[in-house]
Amino acid sequence: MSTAPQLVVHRDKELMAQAAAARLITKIVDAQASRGSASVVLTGGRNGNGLLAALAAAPARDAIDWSRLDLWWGDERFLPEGDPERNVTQAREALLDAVPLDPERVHAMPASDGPHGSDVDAAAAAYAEELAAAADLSDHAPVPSFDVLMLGVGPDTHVASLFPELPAVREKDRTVVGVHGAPKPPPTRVTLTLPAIRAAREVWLLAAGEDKAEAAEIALSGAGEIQAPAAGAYGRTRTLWLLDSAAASRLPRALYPPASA
Ligand SMILES: O=C(O)[C@H](O)[C@@H](O)[C@H](O)[C@H](O)COP(=O)(O)O
Repeated sequence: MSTAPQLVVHRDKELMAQAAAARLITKIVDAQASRGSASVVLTGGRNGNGLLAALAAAPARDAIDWSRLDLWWGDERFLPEGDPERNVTQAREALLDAVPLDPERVHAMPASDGPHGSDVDAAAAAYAEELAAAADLSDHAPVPSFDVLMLGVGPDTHVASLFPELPAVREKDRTVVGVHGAPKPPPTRVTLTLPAIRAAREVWLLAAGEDKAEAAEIALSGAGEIQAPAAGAYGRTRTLWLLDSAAASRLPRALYPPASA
């Protein structure tokens, strides 16, 4: 059952990142208060890393008990460990190296020089097994019920490494797949699939900047998930689009309340 997208539009990308970071702090603190721990899926890209940097600078940052937070990734560039282009490398620089996480609870996707070598499909299968091992019977797929799964939205409406018309967005069974020939470099990636994304309690889509206006318009105007993967990204209890005014500039005004001041 898809949850209709809710939209929140902020004045600019800086405010969107700060507001989204504040929203994430509250969500994590509430999850930890009610279930003892929280589970969040991070995204790469400028908007995703901008949110992490805003979180690192947030005064309320350490209301989070970092030792009881599980971090996963929605996708990863299949590059050697430590490559500056890897999403986990950029997340560490933006936030992770500054907070006392439990290293056992930081679940990076495999690197191309890891135990699976250059076999991205084996790397994807291994991550699927790690997710399944962390799931429990109450979950809705062989993945944990993530409290928040964040996705940056690409200018072509891709999310994670699910690109329009490519095989990965069509996957109905596996939770993690390898991607070959991605149009956004690097071409080889590991990604969660739509079934895995849809197991999350909440899915937050991040879209800031003029270059996302067309993607937001397409994805929110009824396009199909194969042509517009962002249209297929929704959570079990909530689907939230976090935009700035520039990215929302082509949306019907009735779709969202007045942008925040
Ligand atoms: O590995 C990646 O590149 C990201 O996970 C990707 O899905 C990203 O979130 C979008 O491409 C948006 O990126 P920007 O926010 O930089 O536009």
